[in-house]
Amino acid sequence: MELILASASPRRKELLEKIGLPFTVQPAKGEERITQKSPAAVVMELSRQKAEEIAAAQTGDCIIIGADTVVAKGEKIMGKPKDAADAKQMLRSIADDCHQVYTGVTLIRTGAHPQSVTFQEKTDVCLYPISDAEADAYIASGDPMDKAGAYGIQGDFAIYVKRIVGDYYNVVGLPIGRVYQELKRMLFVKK
Ligand SMILES: Cc1cn([C@H]2C[C@H](O)[C@@H](COP(=O)(O)OP(=O)(O)OP(=O)(O)O)O2)c(=O)[nH]c1=O
Repeated sequence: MELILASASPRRKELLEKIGLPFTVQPAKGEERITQKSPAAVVMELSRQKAEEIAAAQTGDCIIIGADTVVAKGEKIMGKPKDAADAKQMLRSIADDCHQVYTGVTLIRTGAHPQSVTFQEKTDVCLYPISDAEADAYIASGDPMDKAGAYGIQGDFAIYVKRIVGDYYNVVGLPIGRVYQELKRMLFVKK
């Protein structure tokens, strides 16, 4: 049984390593096609697209893991910032308030016992105020550019975090506890 992480995210790789099973990394390259409206449905849809792209190329018995993370504030869904101005806008909209981080995950088993599961986890994150100068300095560090919502809770942005409710690892990009539970179910319950 081969385990494959369909992600280019170094954070997801690091988190999956915590399970202690060997796995390979095959990032999905396809266009993200969003048809859903709610952030929970969007991250599940995108995680499924990533896992399906890699699953389609497998012949044997594998489990493929795809994931997607967005930041949501009210109706607004934030992915990775397009540029520094976009990052500034995102930081301005989430500072001094609470928002949600959603990660969707899809596990697909290929081969003789095909099955799949898709789920999502939500984490509430509340932030302290962030001044213009603080936002500019953080953006200049480059840290926000490859992260949903233009911040990484695991990096220097930590100084702005007031409170979180939910799985911390879900914010970093992979709710690894839930992934482990679902993976065990898939490995030991044959359908
Ligand atoms: C909010 C937040 C996001 N992130 C990251 C997790 C994800 O890697 C990224 C959101 O982008 P995604 O599109 O979910 O993932 P990705 O492009 O990095 O990787 P792939 O599609 O190949 O799986 O933001 C953090 O690292 N810390 C945080 O606090």
